Amino acid sequence: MATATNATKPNNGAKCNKKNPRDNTAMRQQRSDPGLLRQPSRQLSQTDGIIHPAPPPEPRPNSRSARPHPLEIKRAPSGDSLGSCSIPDITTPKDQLLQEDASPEHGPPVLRHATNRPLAHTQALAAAATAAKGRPPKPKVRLVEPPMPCNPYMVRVEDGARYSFQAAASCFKPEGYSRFMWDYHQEAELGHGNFSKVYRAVHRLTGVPFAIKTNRSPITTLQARNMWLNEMQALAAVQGHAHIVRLHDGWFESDPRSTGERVFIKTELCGESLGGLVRRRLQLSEQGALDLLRQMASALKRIHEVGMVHLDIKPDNIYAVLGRGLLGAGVLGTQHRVDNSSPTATNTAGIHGCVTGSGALYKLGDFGLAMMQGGKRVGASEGDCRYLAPEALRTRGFLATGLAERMDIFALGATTYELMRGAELPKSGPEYLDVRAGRIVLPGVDTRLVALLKRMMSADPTQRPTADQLTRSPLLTSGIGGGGGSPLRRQSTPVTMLSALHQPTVRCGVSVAHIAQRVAVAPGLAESPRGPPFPLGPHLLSAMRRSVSRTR
Ligand SMILES: Nc1ncnc2c1ncn2[C@@H]1O[C@H](COP(=O)(O)OP(=O)(O)OP(=O)(O)O)[C@@H](O)[C@H]1O
Repeated sequence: MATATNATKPNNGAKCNKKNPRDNTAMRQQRSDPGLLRQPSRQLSQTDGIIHPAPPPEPRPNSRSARPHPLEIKRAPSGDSLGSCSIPDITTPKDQLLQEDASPEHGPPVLRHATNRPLAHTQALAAAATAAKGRPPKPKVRLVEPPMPCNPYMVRVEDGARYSFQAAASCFKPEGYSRFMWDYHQEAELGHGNFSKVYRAVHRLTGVPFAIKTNRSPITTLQARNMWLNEMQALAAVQGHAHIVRLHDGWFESDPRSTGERVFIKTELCGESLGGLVRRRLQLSEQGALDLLRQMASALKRIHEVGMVHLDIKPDNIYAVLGRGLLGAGVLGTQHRVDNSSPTATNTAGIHGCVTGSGALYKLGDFGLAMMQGGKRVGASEGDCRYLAPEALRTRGFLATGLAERMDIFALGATTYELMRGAELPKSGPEYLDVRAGRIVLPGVDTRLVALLKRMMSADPTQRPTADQLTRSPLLTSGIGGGGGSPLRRQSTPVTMLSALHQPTVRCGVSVAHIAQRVAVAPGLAESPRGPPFPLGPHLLSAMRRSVSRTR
């Protein structure tokens, strides 16, 4: 980690802060006036508002009297370079306040350095050392290349020959301090949903990347706050599972742009969500589907065992971690094969996961809709209609039926079906009903796998297997002969044709009641008798024939 390259970069400790222009003013001043860097007390009093006695003025190098003879000029050691970066004595705002200890027992306030020594003492030591050796002592700081980008709330100060970082003045204002901004550097947006955005954020001190989810609009009501709390606590309740996203932290902080709050949920950084597969028109192979089913069934078993239901199983909420623990791996097409001889493998992130078959590792996330079985939903959202079980269309009280967990099984079946066919599931219309009646088409796919998916998507929730039964299903435990192979395959023609026929007509996020209404106005579709060899039904078949004749 330690390199000398960074030590030569000019003014590295005062990088531009895009988020907080107030702090940039001081940094710009530093850059435009090198004299300020040599007179830290002046710079500090402008930025952090803390009073420090000014050190005795140094002779300006360009003044005639102070200019040394050219032959006497020596290059300063890299450790003393003003541009060097160091791991400083980090001073939090609280520590900073402690520095001005003005309690009556302790007498008048004593100005202290960040190391908690009185400033006068530190200066006396520095002066004594200078007098003894004729040059300032070397700062006792580790010079390393910082893995973190510059913290916008920290300003670098010099005290004699020592460098340290102190909290900027903005931290002392309640609305100016953000724990997220203090600790993390926000990078690319990983994705967003209806209520949130997820960012890749790097922990400034350690350089470890995380996925941090935050709200899109300020939290102003107790109900909204409880929804977020619910998400954090639901995820916390099922931690320690190899196929559930790891939760690291969660907190609220005041939103400087409003009177509301912001929430942050810090989780492990995974690869791309499986939703991206469908959008890129890639299909999951049989092996990939079996891996997905095996791992998600295991995750659901854990969730259901603690008495919870997820209620938002869909490709967008399943993240792929390919190969052995690739933090932030995002390239589905360039996957490394994992040793199939070992049923479990440890990735570099220390996660013990079942890595079999194609070697892909999947993780379930987004517990925003999770709830206790039989409980009441905190928010009003219904989830994604494409993966919604038919009983949810029939009655609003479906969550209290005691079979709520079978909705997760239906959603997992629908998710796998969508990923295998490589085209988005419809949000309404005849095919929407077909899927809910267990009529699914996967040409060329092993009939046992299709049968399992049909059972999982059975219209009668009691006919669907439980998560526990799924994990013990012979197909998942022993697989389809051969094993191994890529989790992906190229899209085949029939699926492309079907997807072209059934373009979604209703935007996602539409309420269940609305879908139920749409279903009701399509007379006879649900009841029309269908059977082999036309599993899609006569109306779809004629539409397909029309489409084919148009293309000829
Ligand atoms: N831990 C993670 N690692 C990598 N990417 C993630 C992670 N968590 C979320 N994402 C990305 O962010 C996107 C949105 O996240 P998430 O589904 O949690 O948000 P949401 O607001 O709850 O979405 P929705 O409203 O659709 O339910 C995901 O589809 C995924 O692409």
